[in-house]
Amino acid sequence: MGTALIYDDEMTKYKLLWVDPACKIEVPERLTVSHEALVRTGLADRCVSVPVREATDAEILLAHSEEYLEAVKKTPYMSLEDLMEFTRQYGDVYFHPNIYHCAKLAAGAALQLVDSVMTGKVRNGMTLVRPPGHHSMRSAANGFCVFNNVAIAARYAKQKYGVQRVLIVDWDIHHGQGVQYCFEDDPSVLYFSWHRYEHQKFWPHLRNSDYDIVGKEKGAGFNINVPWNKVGMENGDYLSVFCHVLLPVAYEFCPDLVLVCAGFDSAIGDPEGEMCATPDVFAHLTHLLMNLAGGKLCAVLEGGYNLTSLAQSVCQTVQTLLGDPVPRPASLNSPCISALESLQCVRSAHKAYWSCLKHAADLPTSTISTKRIKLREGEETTEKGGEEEKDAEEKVWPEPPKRVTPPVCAALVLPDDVACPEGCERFSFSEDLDPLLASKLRESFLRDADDSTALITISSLIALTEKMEKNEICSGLALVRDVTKAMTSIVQHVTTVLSNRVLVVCVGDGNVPSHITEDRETLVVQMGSAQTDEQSCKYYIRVCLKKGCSDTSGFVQAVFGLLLPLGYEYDPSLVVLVRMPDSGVSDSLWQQLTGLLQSFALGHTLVLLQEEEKALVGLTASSLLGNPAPSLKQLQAPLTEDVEALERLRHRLQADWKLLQTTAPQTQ
Ligand SMILES: NCCCNCCCCCC(O)(O)C(F)(F)F
Ligand SMILES: [Zn+2]
Repeated sequence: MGTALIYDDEMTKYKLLWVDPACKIEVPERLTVSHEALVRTGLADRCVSVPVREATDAEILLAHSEEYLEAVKKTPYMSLEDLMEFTRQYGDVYFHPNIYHCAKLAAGAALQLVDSVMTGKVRNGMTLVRPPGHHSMRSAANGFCVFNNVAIAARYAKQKYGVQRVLIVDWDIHHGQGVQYCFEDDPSVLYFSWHRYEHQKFWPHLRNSDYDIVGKEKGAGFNINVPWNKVGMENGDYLSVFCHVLLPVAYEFCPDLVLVCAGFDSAIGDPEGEMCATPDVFAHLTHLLMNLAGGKLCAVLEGGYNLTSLAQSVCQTVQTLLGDPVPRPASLNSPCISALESLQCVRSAHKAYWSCLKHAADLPTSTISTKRIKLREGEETTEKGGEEEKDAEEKVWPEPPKRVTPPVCAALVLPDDVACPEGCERFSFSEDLDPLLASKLRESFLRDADDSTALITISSLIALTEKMEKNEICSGLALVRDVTKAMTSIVQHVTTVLSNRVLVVCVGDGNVPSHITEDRETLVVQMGSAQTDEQSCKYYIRVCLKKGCSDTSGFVQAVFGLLLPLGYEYDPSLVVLVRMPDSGVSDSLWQQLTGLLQSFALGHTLVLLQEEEKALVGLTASSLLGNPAPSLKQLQAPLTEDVEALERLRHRLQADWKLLQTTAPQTQ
């Protein structure tokens, strides 16, 4: 199934008709540069084009009052003076004779997108709209917004399609208070927003935007506010919040539909956000949400005022929705102190509502980042925004890397009697094997030298890793007699011959040869049940779950709280995913993991299965082809001892792995 793109240039036909410094950044060019970039890069042609339509009165009334709608209906006939007068009653917004028409199209476009996804016409999609929506409230326009496009879409999805649970992710740099107010007492809609806040000093200056505003009555816990109290936040800050707050909660919530308030003023160069996250980070934010709700994801444009970073960020988002491999995370910095404070505060505020956060640390005793820390002489502030910042508009950043899709998406090394699933390619390296390599393989990995099938398999795997290295193949899968032996030979080859970093993820117990964890070029994370005296060390990390990998909620905790942050920080060039014998992991969790690990290494994931488990080839291949994994059921609480063990492990490792941090350094 494809990706919908909904756009109509009618929505460019309104603009600011008078002087108002607060509104002059919201210009029609925001839409034209975004759409033109999608056309120029060829991404628009790869999408399913869906027409816009006007939202009906009834649909607008899903989130707005009649008196407000009636008032806005009058604006097309107003004189300039009347429009200015009408505008004065609201904040940081402007009206125009054509804006009512465009606002109906913006809301209607979001509904068209919901229809396309919910009817299965497409898997996911994006709509480029203006006016934006997330600030508009039941009876008020605000912050360039007239109708709350995403709030209307959420209500519409519940009413028309019986959607039980909707997740709204608002990555715009402003707090979508309109969405928060609409659903704050509604446990069926989980609203997550991060936003520039600076302790209420930033627009819209609302006390209700802080981390302790968690929702009301039955909706308590279903409103998550992550305030950024400093500017200059980077990719590492954003990804940490996704891994340690949004994703664990989102998986526990288990939505039937994901709506994104896709604002790109959170990207570098934006005059409003003044953040430093690069456009390619939106490829990761999108990818990390694509295995929720069976892949049903609707992205609706909100803000974004630097026309260069806006266009690049829109392209990164759409390209990921199309299933292209995501770029490697450029060297991530550890989250800054202020971000860690926000992280700790949010996790603490929500520990009462989400079992995945039950063991989160308490509120920080004092918030360091607001106090002027007595710096030792000459120590420059580690905090962002300390040194003289250039204006946002003068910021420069590298073009996002070209994201080439290899000619072969998934190559499979299978015994002849095992069918190769649709969309994959059988791979067997049978050309005459380099005699030197063959003898080396024989002596080091194959006991009985004449074991020719094993030799062919191992040499095929080696050849496979080389084609991945050259980006001729994206991902691979092999049925092997002994996954440990195969893993060892691959790691040996890739780290020595190709001298690249390999992330090995072992699902299930079984001994991992220690020598592959001594070379520093390999990071091994093993998830199992065995209690070992062997301590985890920096490059060999064992996660022990009491009930083993059959415990889905414990496993998910470990994936988001440990495995993903490690993977982002380690930034491997290859991921080897090994399913140890009798791992006990469920099929849907296995597929979720296969999907999530494609966040790394340009999607170069090599999966090793025991040949007895050939029944898993089809569903594993489906995930390697980019199909969304089936959604897990709503997760029950992970075992206390598992969570505590994971916390201890994280505490021990965070000195080496900064992205594992979830709390600000203690003040003495
Ligand atoms: N320096 C000028 C002050 C501007 N203050 C109003 C900012 C409104 C932001 C709107 C948005 O970006 O959140 C939306 F997504 F709705 F478009
Ligand atoms: Zn914004």
